[in-house]
Amino acid sequence: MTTQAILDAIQSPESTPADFAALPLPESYRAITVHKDETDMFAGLETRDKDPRKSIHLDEVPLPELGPGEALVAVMASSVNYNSVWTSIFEPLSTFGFLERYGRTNELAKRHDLPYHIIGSDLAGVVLRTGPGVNAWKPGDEVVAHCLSVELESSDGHNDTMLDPEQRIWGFETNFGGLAEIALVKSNQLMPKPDHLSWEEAAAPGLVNSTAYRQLVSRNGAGMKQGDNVLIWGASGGLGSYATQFALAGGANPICVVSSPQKADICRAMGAEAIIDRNAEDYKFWKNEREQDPREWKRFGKRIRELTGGEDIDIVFEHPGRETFGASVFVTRKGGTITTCASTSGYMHEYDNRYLWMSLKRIIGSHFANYREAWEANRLIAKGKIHPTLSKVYSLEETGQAAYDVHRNLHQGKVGVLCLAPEEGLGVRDEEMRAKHLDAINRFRNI
Ligand SMILES: C/C=C/C(=O)SCCNC(=O)CCNC(=O)[C@H](O)C(C)(C)COP(=O)(O)OP(=O)(O)OC[C@H]1O[C@@H](n2cnc3c(N)ncnc32)[C@H](O)[C@@H]1OP(=O)(O)O
Ligand SMILES: NC(=O)C1=CN([C@@H]2O[C@H](COP(=O)(O)OP(=O)(O)OC[C@H]3O[C@@H](n4cnc5c(N)ncnc54)[C@H](OP(=O)(O)O)[C@@H]3O)[C@@H](O)[C@H]2O)C=CC1
Repeated sequence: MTTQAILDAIQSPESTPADFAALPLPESYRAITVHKDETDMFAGLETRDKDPRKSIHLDEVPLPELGPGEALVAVMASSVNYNSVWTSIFEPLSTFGFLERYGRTNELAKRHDLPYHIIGSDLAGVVLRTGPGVNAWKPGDEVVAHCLSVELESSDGHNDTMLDPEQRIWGFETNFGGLAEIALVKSNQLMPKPDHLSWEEAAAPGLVNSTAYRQLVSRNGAGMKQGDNVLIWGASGGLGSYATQFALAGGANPICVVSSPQKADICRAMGAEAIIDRNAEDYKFWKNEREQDPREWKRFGKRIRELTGGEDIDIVFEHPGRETFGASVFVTRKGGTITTCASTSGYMHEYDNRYLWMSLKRIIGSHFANYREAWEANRLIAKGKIHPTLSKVYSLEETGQAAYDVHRNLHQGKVGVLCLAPEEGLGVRDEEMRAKHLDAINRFRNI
């Protein structure tokens, strides 16, 4: 049995749930992996010189056993997230440590502790099988999956599933991720695939859209409101392209930071007006490796005031980390919020705490999204309120190159990967709705 029969069933309009349930499962499938015996391959190299094309492999792997509450999904398309870049360069640590730790927790989790890690934290596809106890989903359902894996056995996570002590990111801290022909997920990760999108478009928003939603919109994050001035770093990147849309759709005023005129144009096309090209304006927040330059924070703040008519920032949408954090704290208004979910340029941040406490500012840590936030974020995509920001699509074989592009900041918005889908553009079920939003859906394509 091969994955071709699965693809044929997905592409046939006649296929019924019973047909999918009767499909024999293949013993193995193709998946993007990193290898445990290669974790030291980049030792001694600078971060930027670690090349994902060398560590990312396309392997034939055995199908994992399906457990209670789980689903096996035929993956039509996935996307590259920065967490797969981190995995592929083995920074800040090797993800095999996560798999080993998970494997020690219980008998079923042992499946995840393997000498290879199947990566990827997004998917759009079709349910093939569900495990015992799954009633809400059945074979043949067209789905996307969010990447929150939780056990929920502790009360700590019962109000906010991100607070579960056994919280993991699927395809980063667990195995059997989405950059593959078949993926294993907990069934609670599944959500309906938006009908007006192709497989690769539907797979693109998941992780970053949910993260931006919690970080910026949710009351667990910054709780953005109408009229807020929101400073968005990397405003045309993965997270930023959704943060910009949330700010605009929510009646806020995004101040978009980008690094090229082309990226500035993308932000303008989304509807943003206040845009800062950090490259053209040449901000140097660090004088050297150890010392920041508060005059540069001030120059940046002055530029923001020019763009806002003299106002300061209510919310900073932070993720570059060490390079920008001092400036982010400085430019925030009295009582404002810096919300952070990452540290791409370094996780040891430094800022002048006087500007934080004297001006009663708050720093909020945010990570992915809880079950409900992920569902709400996907609902906004399905309703055409927020759109995918897919720029380029690669084949599964080319995933290493796709991850390289993201690592070297050569991409725009999101980069997609076709898994079982033989070509782009398949899987659209609501052409009428698609037609209404076509320009917005294609805004990032081929630039
Ligand atoms: C959705 C997409 C997201 C992204 O893209 S995010 C970006 C990618 N992700 C990352 O870069 C994060 C990668 N992860 C990490 O770097 C690490 O994952 C963490 C730094 C987050 C955590 O490291 P850890 O080793 O898991 O935790 P510890 O706290 O350094 O060590 C655990 C030991 O420390 C003890 N401990 C914890 N808290 C305390 C405390 N408050 N007082 C005393 N001890 C403490 C524990 O018990 C345990 O101990 P014992 O090793 O003996 O089991
Ligand atoms: N905790 C969580 O749940 C999540 C964390 N993340 C993390 O967030 C980070 C960003 O992810 P994502 O948006 O998908 O990545 P992208 O690379 O798609 O976008 C990030 C953008 O940030 C800007 N940027 C990068 N470095 C710097 C810098 N030194 N100074 C200023 N701007 C910079 C760039 O835009 P430009 O060059 O135009 O300025 C870049 O395009 C990653 O570290 C990722 O691991 C991502 C998702 C979820």
